[in-house]
Amino acid sequence: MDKIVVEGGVPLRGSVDVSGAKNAALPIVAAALLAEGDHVVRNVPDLADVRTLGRLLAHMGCQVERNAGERRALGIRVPSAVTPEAPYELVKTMRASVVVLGPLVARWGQARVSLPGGCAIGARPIDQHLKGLTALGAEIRLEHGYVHAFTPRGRLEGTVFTFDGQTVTGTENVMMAAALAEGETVLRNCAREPEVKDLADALVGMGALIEGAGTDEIWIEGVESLRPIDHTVIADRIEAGTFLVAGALPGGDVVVKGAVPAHQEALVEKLRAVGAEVKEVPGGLRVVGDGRPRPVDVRTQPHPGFPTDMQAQMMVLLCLADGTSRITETVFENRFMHVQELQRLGADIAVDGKVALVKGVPRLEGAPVMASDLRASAALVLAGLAAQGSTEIQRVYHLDRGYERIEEKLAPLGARIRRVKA
Ligand SMILES: CC(=O)N[C@H]1[C@@H](OP(=O)(O)OP(=O)(O)OC[C@H]2O[C@@H](n3ccc(=O)[nH]c3=O)[C@H](O)[C@@H]2O)O[C@H](CO)[C@@H](O)[C@@H]1O
Ligand SMILES: C=C(OP(=O)(O)O)C(=O)O
Repeated sequence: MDKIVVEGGVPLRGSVDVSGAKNAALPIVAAALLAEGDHVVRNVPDLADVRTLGRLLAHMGCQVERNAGERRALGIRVPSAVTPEAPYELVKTMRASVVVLGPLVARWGQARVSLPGGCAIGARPIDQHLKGLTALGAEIRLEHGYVHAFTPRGRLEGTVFTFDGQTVTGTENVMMAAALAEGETVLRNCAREPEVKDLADALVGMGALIEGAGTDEIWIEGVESLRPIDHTVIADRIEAGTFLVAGALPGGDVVVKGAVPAHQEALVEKLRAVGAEVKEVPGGLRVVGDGRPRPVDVRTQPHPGFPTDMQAQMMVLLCLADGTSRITETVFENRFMHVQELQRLGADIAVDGKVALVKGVPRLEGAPVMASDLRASAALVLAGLAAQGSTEIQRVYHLDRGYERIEEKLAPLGARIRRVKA
């Protein structure tokens, strides 16, 4: 297994490009299953998760081609009949595979999709996906670890459905299914993440009639058929946010090219509160780290609140603060796996349920550490950059799920970082 080795203590300076958003690319690529023909999704990041979804579509009978016509374009040819099945072997490595469920049942009338199961950050149920699809008229059975869904009437039917809690992929699954249902659907208490909006934009490009995506109420008038996608994925706000935190470390000065200010408001507010200077510059955001960060309290929330996917990275900054910060994780029940590893670098953090009390220390020291999940891995890279001495991060396959060649992006900023191939 590859490892990443960081020799820390060098402030980062320069500019870095943001890739396409993993969490937008995945549902948009899955949306190809809604229409037969040749699709092209542009600005797709080259990530392990995208490759997994490509394998899943290939398993169903689609042809998937990377760099189709241009760099970072994914070509998907959906044939006139697919095998509407997502096997456990593929779904277990990527929970987001569940986004094929809505398109499969809506377009092909049936689906057999492995239950995704939990992961390091929490239980991650899909009850809301299933409830929403049931409200659209799908019949759903759970058998032998698989969701079996089908449309007894041949087509789903529009409905009014309120999610019990906001779910990003749940909103995406039900919205995709409703796009091909008969009649009007109103979805309430929807997730408002920019990735939901980007998916809706891609669907509208396919001929879907959707309004309100990006707010908590989405209106969909179902259409009989959709045409293939031609869509460019938005920039990854979590990758961008990770680089913004890197620039906010003491002595940093980084331009994050492609960062969308409107997607970063909650993070930027906290970065300013710790004392970093954040400015809009043409095409992105520039962050200048001051001396030692000031402590701040952070509470994760669905968008537009502070993203849970940035909690681990923000914690690294607060580990170095001049005082004590309180981080409350409200979205996932077990998203403090990085704490134990940050403690190995000398961080002073106490966890009590949903709350981590982070007592800032003047410096971190390099150590061997182990990545437990995607954003925990990114946090360990940031901590390694800030620490004095060498940090060796194991299990970087977690990192490769969501960051495109992170070491190659950080090295030009002055980071002494390298990948050691297994
Ligand atoms: C591929 C993708 O886009 N992943 C993102 C997506 O994950 P994902 O879509 O899986 O996360 P959700 O928004 O669904 O989860 C939010 C909360 O709702 C709960 N829940 C969710 C669905 C359900 O049917 N029942 C239920 O109880 C979850 O356990 C969690 O506590 O949003 C998360 C929250 O911003 C991010 O951390 C992930 O990076
Ligand atoms: C938790 C994440 O991804 P996923 O939902 O694919 O596990 C993430 O992107 O931080």
